[in-house]
Amino acid sequence: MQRPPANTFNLEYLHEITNSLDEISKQKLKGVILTSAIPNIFSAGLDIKEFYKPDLQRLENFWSSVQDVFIKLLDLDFATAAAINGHAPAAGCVLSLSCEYRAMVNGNYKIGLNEAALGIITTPWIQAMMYQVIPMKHTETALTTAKLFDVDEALQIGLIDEIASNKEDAINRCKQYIRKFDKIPLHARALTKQRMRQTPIKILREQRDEDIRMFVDVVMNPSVQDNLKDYVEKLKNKKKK
Ligand SMILES: CC/C=C\CC/C=C/CC(=O)SCCNC(=O)CCNC(=O)[C@H](O)C(C)(C)COP(=O)(O)OP(=O)(O)OC[C@H]1O[C@@H](n2cnc3c(N)ncnc32)[C@H](O)[C@@H]1OP(=O)(O)O
Repeated sequence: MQRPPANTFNLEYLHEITNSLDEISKQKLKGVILTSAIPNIFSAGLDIKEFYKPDLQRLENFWSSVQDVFIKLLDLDFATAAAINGHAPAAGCVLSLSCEYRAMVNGNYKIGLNEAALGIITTPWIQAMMYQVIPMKHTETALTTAKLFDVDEALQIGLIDEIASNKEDAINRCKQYIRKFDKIPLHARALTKQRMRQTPIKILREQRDEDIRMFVDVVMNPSVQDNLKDYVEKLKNKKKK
């Protein structure tokens, strides 16, 4: 990912990702590794500008594009791994959760789902993605407290699989993970993966319209807009301090 300054997902970037995923799914690949070209930030999540004082039509398109990216990512036949070379809050964390394996670079980085702190509710398919990786109890506490984990904590609860010393090491660990499947028939691997992931995929496919309505209702709520205003201000003022 290379969308400076923080690899945030806006509508156009989501379209780009969807197109790339369509392109790679036509190729015979062993696996794909998601990482960031920006030092210290894997992805800062959704671009808050998309849902602070939004245009309604664009907001609906935006969430529909988020759904497109995740349906495609979760359903890729080949192996997926994330080399998390920096902060991965919110959608940055969700992106890594869509992968089968996560190696995170050691450092003063945070990963987790902090949506509740912004007044946004994580939708059922995102919750399902998290509790497929860490236990339900940890998921509930993490989501309701908007917890961002440091690297050691993330390893302890299983949110990441390994800690890497740097980006290159993280990528190498991802490659090693992908090589594990060299001798496994592709079809068997892909079907097993699909079945393991059927809960979030099913929710996403069957409840798309309802999910968009829920996201739009939450975001348009005046108190959520007030929270977002404060959050955007805080981000802007960080540098001035
Ligand atoms: C694909 C969707 C999947 C699932 C949907 C799940 C729903 C998710 C909801 C969200 O994703 S809401 C977004 C939540 N994200 C955050 O709360 C992260 C906010 N950012 C940060 O905490 C920090 O930026 C950082 C820890 C990631 C990095 O810190 P640092 O290295 O000090 O960089 P800066 O804070 O100076 O940020 C650089 C630059 O980027 C802008 N920015 C950061 N995050 C966002 C964002 N989410 N949306 C828009 N813009 C963002 C920040 O304002 C800075 O801009 P400048 O113009 O001042 O350079």
